Amino acid sequence: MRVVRTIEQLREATSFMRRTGQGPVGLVPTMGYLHDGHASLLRRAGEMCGTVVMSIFVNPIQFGPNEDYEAYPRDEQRDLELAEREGADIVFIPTVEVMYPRPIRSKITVSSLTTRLCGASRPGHFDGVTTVVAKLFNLVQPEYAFFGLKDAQQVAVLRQMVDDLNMNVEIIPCPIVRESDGLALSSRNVYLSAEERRQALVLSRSLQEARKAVEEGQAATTDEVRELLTSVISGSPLADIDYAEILTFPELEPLEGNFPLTRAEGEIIMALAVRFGRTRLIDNIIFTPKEVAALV
Ligand SMILES: Nc1ncnc2c1ncn2[C@@H]1O[C@H](COP(=O)(O)OP(=O)(O)OP(=O)(O)O)[C@@H](O)[C@H]1O
Ligand SMILES: CC(C)(CO)[C@@H](O)C(=O)[O-]
Ligand code: BAL
Repeated sequence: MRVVRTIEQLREATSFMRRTGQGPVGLVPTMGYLHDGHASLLRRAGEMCGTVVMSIFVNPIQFGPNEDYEAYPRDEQRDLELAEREGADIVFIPTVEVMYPRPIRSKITVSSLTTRLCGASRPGHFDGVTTVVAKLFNLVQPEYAFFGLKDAQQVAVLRQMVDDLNMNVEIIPCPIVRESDGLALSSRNVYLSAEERRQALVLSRSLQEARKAVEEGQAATTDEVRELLTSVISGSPLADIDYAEILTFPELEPLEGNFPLTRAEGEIIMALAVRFGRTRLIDNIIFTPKEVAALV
């Protein structure tokens, strides 16, 4: 595994792999503090690609002024051990000065898909994500890029960017990896106190209950599902709901409150963002109510 820290080294390392017939090239962008969710992306990339490039960069331009950029957990040594174990060939670890040697004046904005969910709670966040991912795509020119569905809105936004701008890369969405009790793995889980960690289970539990209620016909509409999600989450006194939304996926369009979910065309997403103290966690479930309803 090669660790590269400059633009020139990254370009040289990836073009060497390509020249020597070790394609296709897969890119796994991350912000580090790696866990098994990141490992699952590396493994998927390894199955599909001759060369796997992982980037580790806490991207300042996707954080708002009152967010956790400074506090975001970092552990390069541990990250490198995991990356090597999980088959990364090239790890790119730039500094902020390498990625943004001067104030950036060009940004990519994906409209509409970024107005709800995390786009509404974190103004400017997705411009920061699309811009840094576009830079990484330009540098690595991967055939495939791997992203987790824990950040489902990010997947939808990046697919739109790639389609709109004819970027020559295929986005591969990867399933959410969870702890055995259901909590979605996240670098930010490390911020949680023992009691917050216990109560954070309410995210996955409320989503499971909501899905079951739809499957069993106890909650038929968006309003009923939202009510169920909020009432289950409110059972945890430390939980402070940022959003609990039911939207079409990947369009991220709202369904009328009284619209029967089983009549939705295609997939829907139930998406949550919940704060525990200063820690903001997200989770979601994507499914096709029609198909589920047909099974019961
Ligand atoms: N539990 C998970 N399962 C699958 N993919 C994941 C999981 N957690 C993160 N990823 C994916 O890993 C990539 C890098 O994410 P990132 O480095 O921000 O990790 P994170 O754990 O999501 O951190 P955060 O604390 O910011 O939520 C993204 O594509 C993200 O969707
Ligand atoms: C895609 C990404 C690495 C861009 O900074 C980040 O948003 C993340 O970790 O999901
Ligand atoms: N996984 C998304 C990165 C962020 O929260 O900024």
